[in-house]
Amino acid sequence: MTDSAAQSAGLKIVADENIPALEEYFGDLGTLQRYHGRTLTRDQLIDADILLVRSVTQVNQSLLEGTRVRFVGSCTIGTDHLDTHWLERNDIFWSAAPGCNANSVVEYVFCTLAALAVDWRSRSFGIVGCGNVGGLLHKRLQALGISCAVYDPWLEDNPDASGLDQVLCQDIVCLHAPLVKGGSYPSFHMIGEEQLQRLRDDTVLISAGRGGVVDNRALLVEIQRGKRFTTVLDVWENEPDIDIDLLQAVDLGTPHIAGYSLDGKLAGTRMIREALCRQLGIAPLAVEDKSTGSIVEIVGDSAAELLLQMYDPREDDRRLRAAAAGTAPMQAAFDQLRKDYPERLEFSHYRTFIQVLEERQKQQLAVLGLACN
Ligand SMILES: NC(=O)c1ccc[n+]([C@@H]2O[C@H](COP(=O)([O-])OP(=O)(O)OC[C@H]3O[C@@H](n4cnc5c(N)ncnc54)[C@H](O)[C@@H]3O)[C@@H](O)[C@H]2O)c1
Ligand SMILES: O=C(O)[C@H](O)[C@H](O)COP(=O)(O)O
Repeated sequence: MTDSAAQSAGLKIVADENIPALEEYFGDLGTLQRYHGRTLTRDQLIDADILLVRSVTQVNQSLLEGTRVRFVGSCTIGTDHLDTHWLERNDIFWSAAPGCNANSVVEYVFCTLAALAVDWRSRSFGIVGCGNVGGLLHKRLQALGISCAVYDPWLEDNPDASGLDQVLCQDIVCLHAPLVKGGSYPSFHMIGEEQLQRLRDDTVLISAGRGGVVDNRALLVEIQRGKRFTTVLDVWENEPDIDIDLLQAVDLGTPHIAGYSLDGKLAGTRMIREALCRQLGIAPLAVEDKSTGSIVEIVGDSAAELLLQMYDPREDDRRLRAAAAGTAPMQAAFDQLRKDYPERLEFSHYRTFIQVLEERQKQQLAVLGLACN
């Protein structure tokens, strides 16, 4: 333990058991107590100094009032589970991990298109929400010369900025907006009956922001009415108790794991460690991520085959459907899949020596992060 960390030791840190590498990143700062993210109660926090969460814990007055928690860190991009106004009014410092798993979500998008056998290189994209995730997707598409329209009401100076209706006319529509319920541009149910009816039958709709951005009931109704657009849902309303009829109706359904690369999860933990160190006024600890350095060699005859070797979302879809058909309640099964999620490395850990790919395909894969020799 460093001298400065030693001064801070003695803190009681209460942390979601699903945060990876807790011991490595926080063990030197005090006592670690793990909890189940969805069932944490105020009583478990009474004498805690630090609360570390993921997206499934609602952090608000009823959880924290009367406790001595002074720092809340969420190892996630999304912050809709934090009542940030209440935290700030009560001088509780909070931090999240912007962008930590953005690359993982972008890779999820390309792999789902490979799994659906969509030739995305000749199709146009529409992106709703162009922050760390949507912006990275947009950057990759631009680098590949793929036409893209973007809807983000807060974004200035983007040459591809369009209205939502224009974005919904594109061939592949990717939803990466956060869940916002108030203000000038709420995103809750922004994709409802009217918007779904605008999608053409050959549209691919990929939702990987937050479940509530799409009106799930309206989506099911549209599909049941015979709308034939292709639907990929990673995020759902009422997680973990998702609508099983909707799962059966979509083309690919995954249990909110688009951002679940090992790299993305560890980056979230590391960013919160850094934020806590800044708050405590101590130097950040250099911890080597478990994922760093591992390189996997793969071979395949096509870009799609290579993408699916790195990550095949059909496996997640199959596991989710099997869980829904099983005897355990959906809530428990959904959370268990996320807890037991297999290790997934990002494309930067892979290298291919394949010779048969055309130079153009190699360049495309390189833009996505796969090293081609
Ligand atoms: N499925 C997953 O595993 C996963 C992983 C990471 C993030 N997410 C979700 O994706 C969301 C976006 O992530 P990010 O890193 O890009 O966040 P970000 O905060 O960097 O960007 C969000 C963007 O959405 C825009 N936006 C806000 N309201 C909007 C609206 N009504 N319509 C359109 N755009 C709007 C903002 O202006 C911003 O540019 C997160 O808030 C999180 O909820 C999901
Ligand atoms: O907001 C995020 O970073 C992602 O949605 C994240 O992958 C959610 O994972 P969870 O916190 O639910 O484990």
